[in-house]
Formats: sequence, C-alpha cells, structure tokens
Amino acid sequence: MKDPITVSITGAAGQIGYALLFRIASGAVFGPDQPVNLRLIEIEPALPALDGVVMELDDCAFPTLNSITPTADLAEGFKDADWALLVGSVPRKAGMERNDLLNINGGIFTGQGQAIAANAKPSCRTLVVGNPCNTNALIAMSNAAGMPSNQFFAMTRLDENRAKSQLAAKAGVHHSKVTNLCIWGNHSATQYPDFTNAKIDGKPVTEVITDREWLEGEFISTVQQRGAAIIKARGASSAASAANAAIDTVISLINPTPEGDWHSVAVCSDGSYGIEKGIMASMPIRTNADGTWEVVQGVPVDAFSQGKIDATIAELVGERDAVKDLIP
Ligand SMILES: NC(=O)C1=CN([C@@H]2O[C@H](COP(=O)(O)OP(=O)(O)OC[C@H]3O[C@@H](n4cnc5c(N)ncnc54)[C@H](O)[C@@H]3O)[C@@H](O)[C@H]2O)C=CC1
Ligand SMILES: O=C([O-])CC(=O)C(=O)O
Repeated sequence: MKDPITVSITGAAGQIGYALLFRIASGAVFGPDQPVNLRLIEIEPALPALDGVVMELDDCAFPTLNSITPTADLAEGFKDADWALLVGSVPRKAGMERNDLLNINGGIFTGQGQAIAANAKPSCRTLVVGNPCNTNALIAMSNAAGMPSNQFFAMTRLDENRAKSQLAAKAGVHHSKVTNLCIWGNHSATQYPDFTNAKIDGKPVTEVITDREWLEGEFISTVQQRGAAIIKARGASSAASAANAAIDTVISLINPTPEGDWHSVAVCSDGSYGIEKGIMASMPIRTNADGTWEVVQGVPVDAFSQGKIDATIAELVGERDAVKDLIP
C-alpha cells in the first residue's frame, strides 16, 4: 500500500455525493493499492444526513479507505487535500438554465477557493461539478491566491459521455468505439459537442453517419438538453451519471491519454483556439505520461464549428462579467 492521499468532497450528503464517495473509497478511482482519506464537507443542516453516509462507508469496510472526516468547517475539510471535488451547491429545477443558479451558488466558491489555497496541498487539483460549473470554477480559482490556475477544472465529461453514447446509438456501434469527442465551451445549453473531429472505430464520424442534418441538429440539441431531459423524467438532476463523469475526469487527469485521443474538461483558457484568456472553457485535453496536461493543438475548426464555439464562449464571457464582484 502507498501513502494515503486526501480527497475533499463538498456536498457529500447530496445525490451526486452518494453515488461518488463509495467508488472513490473502494479504490475504483485511485487504484487498489492507494489508500484514501476522505474529507467530507457539508453545510451544518446536512451534517446529520452526512453521519448516515459515514456509517454506510464504515459498513463497506473498504480496504482502501484510510480515514473519514465529516465537517462543516472549510479549513478542516480541505486540510492537506490532494484533490478537491466541489460538488456542493443547489441543483436547478425544471424550467431553469444552469446559469440561473449563479446568484444562488456563485458565492459558495469564493470561500471554498480561499480555503483550498490556505489549507490544501500546494499541488491540490480542484474539479468543480456544482453548477454553473465553469463559472463557479473561475470563482474558486480566482479566490485561491497562489494556487496555479492549471490545477482548476470544471466538469464537461458528462457531456462528452452523452455525446459518445448518442453517436454510438445512431451508428449502431458500442460507445467504446467513439473517440476524439471534444465538448467546447460551457457546460450549458450552448456547449458544442464537436462531431466534426470525432471518430468511430478510427473513421471520421461524418463518414460513418452521413446524415449531416441530424449531426448539426438533433445530435447537438440532444446533448445540450440532456440534463433538462433527465430533470423532466426523474424529477431531479442527473446524479449517478454525474458522479461517474467526475470519476472519469479524475481518472483521465491522472493517467496518460491514449495515443491520438483526447478528453473534455474545462480549463483556464491560455488563448488557444482564440478562446478568451482566463475563462474556464472546455476544450480537447491530453494528459501526459508525467501527469501534466496540455490543450491539444491543431484540431481543425471549420466555419460551422467556429460559429458554435463563438456562441458558447460569448456566454462564458457574459457569465464572468456577471460575477465580477466575486472575482478579486
Ligand atoms: N457539471 C455537471 O455535469 C453536473 C453538475 N451538477 C450539479 O452538481 C450540483 C450538486 O448536485 P446534487 O448532488 O444532485 O444536488 P443535491 O441537492 O442532492 O446535493 C447538494 C449537496 O450540497 C450541499 N451543499 C450546499 N451548499 C453547500 C456548501 N456551501 N458547502 C458544502 N455543501 C453544500 C447540500 O447540503 C447538499 O447535500 C448541482 O449544482 C448540480 O446542478 C449535476 C449534474 C451534472
Ligand atoms: O442539467 C442539470 O442541471 C444537471 C447537469 O448539469 C447535467 O445533468 O448535465
């Protein structure tokens, strides 16, 4: 067994938390030889429910679970964290867009960013799941003085997985055959699931699925609206698939990306692809053998894609401007 790593998770008593904690504790994310300390952060009123989750974690007797610290105190919650998974926040209800939550949730991420900078390991990586996740990640990153911006991420992997599943179903293949699927921009209804560069079994999607009207229309809107469709059907926002995507994101950021492929996650833009510097935008990312990551350069952007990317980036710039009071 290696030395334990520490994973801090906010919103640990919530729906996503319930689907996330057990897989992290079981070794399914960091490996069967990697003990994990879980620091579980909740607001005071949710601490009794969190106690129940802790009892259940105890009752799993996971060999890889080293310790559990349930707390409402951010300093204690982020102490020595190697990873901070910021899930805790209010989900949207039917009829809302995710950025309708900015006023409700944005403020949560100022104190959490500060607490990460003050208490976590300097190498701590932070993944924001709570919506609107791109701009919440921007708020956390901007308030985490001294922490490198390349250690902050926002989750668009659920969108990537959704897009792969839609393309696979249309082509009649298993979803594992779909690669090079980039989600550009915001985790919102303006996101662009880029079918123009995606591949099925190594061939361009556009050669396998020749129904361009479907690709440009129904495919994109289905992916953009999938969260809303789940809220309508389930009466609550996606939780198990969101937890799964958070796990996929961490696994993709700690393991080298397969040759020629990429994965989607929102990172702080360095200006690549003309995306405004400093906003948290999803783009094609590769993880290197040494654990660093980079934006994949040279992915072709045709006129159709550029229009879609411009729209989602404009939305992100608008969100950033709307929260400027939360950004020091
Ligand atoms: N990026 C993505 O792809 C996705 C993001 N989400 C978002 O994830 C968030 C959580 O969703 P659920 O777990 O379903 O919601 P939930 O309501 O079941 O759980 C949220 C938990 O966060 C806690 N919480 C609220 N404020 C907190 C704070 N300041 N500090 C710590 N904990 C706090 C609540 O007490 C609650 O237990 C929502 O914002 C949702 O919209 C959901 C699905 C996908
Ligand atoms: O749609 C929502 O509000 C929850 C979410 O982010 C998703 O399922 O993608």
